[in-house]
Amino acid sequence: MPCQTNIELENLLKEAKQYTKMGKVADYIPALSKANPDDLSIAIYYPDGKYVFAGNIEEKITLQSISKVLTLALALIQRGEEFVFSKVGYEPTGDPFNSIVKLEISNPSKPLNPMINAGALAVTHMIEGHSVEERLSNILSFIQLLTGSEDIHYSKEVAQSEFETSHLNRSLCYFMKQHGIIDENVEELLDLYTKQCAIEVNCLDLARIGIVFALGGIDPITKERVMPEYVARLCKTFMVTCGMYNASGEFAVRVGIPAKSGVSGGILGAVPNRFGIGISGPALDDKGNSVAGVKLLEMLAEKYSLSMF
Ligand SMILES: NC(=O)CC[C@H](N)C(=O)O
Repeated sequence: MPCQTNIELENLLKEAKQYTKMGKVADYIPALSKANPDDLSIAIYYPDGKYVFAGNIEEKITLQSISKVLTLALALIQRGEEFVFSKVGYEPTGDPFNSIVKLEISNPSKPLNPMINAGALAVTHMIEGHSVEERLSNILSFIQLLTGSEDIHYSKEVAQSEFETSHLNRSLCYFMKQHGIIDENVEELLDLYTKQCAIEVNCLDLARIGIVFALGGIDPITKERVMPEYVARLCKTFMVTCGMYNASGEFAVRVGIPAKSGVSGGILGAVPNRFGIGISGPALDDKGNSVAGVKLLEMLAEKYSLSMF
């Protein structure tokens, strides 16, 4: 088992931290630009409920794109695989997460996968509930279940900041509405999506979610099943093929674990049957992944032979 003590992890973190200088915090969502680019934290959560961490475990970041894998799991539970994949595909795009180009040239005209913005918006559209509030509360309850914490909320400031500036996501929604992928009011869908992306977690929450995926949907504390095994498997597969945007191929070669990143600098990792990993490190590389977070995972992967391939 890797890293049984915080000190072991702190040494790796110290080495990886120098890479924060090579990245920049996201600023296309204005509120995210307030993050500290020098921050870096990590937690590893084991199947027996023990965990180790390094950095500031209290520091919260917003889920951003990490939420895409969680709403995918919830949509699969609520709607089933056949319905979900009638609206989104299974294939990586090789394009940036917010690209519009393949939406037009794909036939049938549906988002290529649920991890790009277009696909995630289509999945959020599927979340059940009679109002934005009820659907958001379903998403929050699911994340509370996965983290084992009631203390999961969203940042109004970050949600508002993204809602006011999401013109590209609006255009993706209108395109999909034209093609019958979604049929709801676009402003309402964006309201829900931006709140979902603004849900706040720390790196321990992420590691706790990671262990549930790593254990195929079993809660490490209660030992109860919190999602069907096939849902956990399907989500982990998308994390491998599309979880790190258009850097997923290189990440699979260098690290080789299912992982999902977000532009807030978070990374959720699941090492099958072994442990969950949560990272927060807001300085991003040019693809939008935490630059020092990826480095830290590369170091861990090499030191403890994490690759599943
Ligand atoms: N890559 C990301 O984390 C993107 C999420 C962000 N909320 C967006 O839609 O642009």
